[in-house]
Amino acid sequence: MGKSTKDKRDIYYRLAKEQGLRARSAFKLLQINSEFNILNDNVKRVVDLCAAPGSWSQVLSRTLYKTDSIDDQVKIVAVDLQTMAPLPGVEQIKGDITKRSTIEEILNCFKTSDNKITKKADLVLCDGAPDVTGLHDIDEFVQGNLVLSALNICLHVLCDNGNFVSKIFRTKNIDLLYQQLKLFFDDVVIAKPRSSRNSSVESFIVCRQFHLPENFIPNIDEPFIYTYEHTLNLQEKSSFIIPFIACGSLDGFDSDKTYPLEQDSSYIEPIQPPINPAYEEACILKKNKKLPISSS
Ligand SMILES: C[S@@+](CC[C@H](N)C(=O)[O-])C[C@H]1O[C@@H](n2cnc3c(N)ncnc32)[C@H](O)[C@@H]1O
Repeated sequence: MGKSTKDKRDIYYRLAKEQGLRARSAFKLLQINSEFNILNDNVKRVVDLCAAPGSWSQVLSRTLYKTDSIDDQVKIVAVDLQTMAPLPGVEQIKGDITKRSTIEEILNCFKTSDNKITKKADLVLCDGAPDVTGLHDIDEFVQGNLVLSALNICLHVLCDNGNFVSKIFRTKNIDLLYQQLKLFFDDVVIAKPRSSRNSSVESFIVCRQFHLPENFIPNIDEPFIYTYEHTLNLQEKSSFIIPFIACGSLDGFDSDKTYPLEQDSSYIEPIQPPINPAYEEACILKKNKKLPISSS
């Protein structure tokens, strides 16, 4: 496979490199923003969960810092299991968002010297995806857990009326998640950006106007223990239909299509190759013809 094959096959991959973005995912956030204006001028403090290699953080940094100088009002906290190359104005945490220790580290970024969170985040993003195994039930389960962990983080760090956007896999058991989200957000919509392939179960849930229900005290260790009242509330809200919105200009590029390379186009190296990816050892073994071949 030639170096430019992926550029031809995946227009958003090529555009990302042309625009100095670390991943094609950046366009998903940009297209969601063009529909929902989630990165409006009032948004100053954002948590970007599952952020590596960092294209969403790049979009945040380019949008929130209005000038080249660092603005004290702006806070961007990026979290991922994997090491992420530094980005100006972005605080980074390397950790697993499903672990208490990582959640505490995130909260610490928002605490003042007297250990209180006085200014919470305006927006929490989560583009979390597990290393897909191909066993759909397991992949869906793990991805669903990432969304629930992100919601748990929202319960502690998101300000009243704040917004939350998360990748979801839209599969048969997704209704329960919608009901849980409806407990905390007035407005919940599913968005499918044009840069997300039609063939993929991936969509994004855009949750706006966050409120902690009355008498609900969030608990890091047991985030979804509801009182009887909350359970009733959940059942009442189960009749809601969650709207589905395709976003990004319909005249824009179709992520399922192959576009020819322009004649004079030259190959651009990826902006930020992965740092110590889990598959690195396998690549070295394969290069040296030492990778065991499965008999199945
Ligand atoms: C699709 S990528 C995110 C791309 C990113 N939004 C960007 O624009 O560059 C999914 C990320 O989820 C991260 N991830 C998966 N499980 C995680 C977990 N339990 N905690 C933190 N990050 C996780 C992966 O390491 C991977 O970097």
